[in-house]
Amino acid sequence: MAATSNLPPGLEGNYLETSTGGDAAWLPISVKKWYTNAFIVHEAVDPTTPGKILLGYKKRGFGAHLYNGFGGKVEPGETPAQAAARELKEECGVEAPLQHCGSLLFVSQSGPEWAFQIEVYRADEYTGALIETDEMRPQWFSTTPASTDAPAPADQGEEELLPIPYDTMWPDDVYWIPLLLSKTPFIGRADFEIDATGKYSMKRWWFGVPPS
Ligand SMILES: COc1nc(N)nc2c1ncn2[C@H]1C[C@H](O)[C@@H](COP(=O)(O)OP(=O)(O)OP(=O)(O)O)O1
Repeated sequence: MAATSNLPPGLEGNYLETSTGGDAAWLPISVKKWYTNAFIVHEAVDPTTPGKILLGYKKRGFGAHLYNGFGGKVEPGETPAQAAARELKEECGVEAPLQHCGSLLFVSQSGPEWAFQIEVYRADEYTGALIETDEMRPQWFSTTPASTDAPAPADQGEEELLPIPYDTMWPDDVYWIPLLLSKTPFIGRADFEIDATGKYSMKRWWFGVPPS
């Protein structure tokens, strides 16, 4: 990883670049709005009990028909941590000891006129019963790379989980979800273009981690 002194505008601190791409000029940011995104991750115990991550299939609103963590806008008077806990409970019915693990900045051309500042949280456990709500359908996915030689969970009488569905997630996710899974703090920025069908594609991006 190369040390960088040229963080994208809107990011601050001492970070090492983990991935970058695109050659568009960074878009201007006039207004930022704060959001949250929360994930439950169960680490692998052994080859027969692989790791898994809880995602939600968004049924309506912004990002509909994509899998994502659980989250939404930080309401006036709330901290991002309070908003993350509220949104997790509202969207899938559970409570969890969420830990802050990353900060993301998303800017789009011709989309919302504000930039999304998203505080990302993770927990290893939760309490309560998972429920489908009118906004999200929760679903577990395997965090084990598909190429592993480990026996399939189905062979052990366990539920077989699909791999993380990056093809049906926001295009930035593949750059930072692995950092979330490895409990590596991260920051990042991605700028998007939106086509006539409403599809978002990244025009420039940068993700990084603190020096170890
Ligand atoms: C553009 O890239 C994005 N990537 C990812 N992974 N997540 C994103 C991206 N842009 C937005 N998000 C997240 C941030 C929030 O968790 C949701 C959007 O929140 P939403 O609009 O659903 O907020 P709510 O307060 O729940 O909204 P309503 O209750 O008013 O529907 O997406």
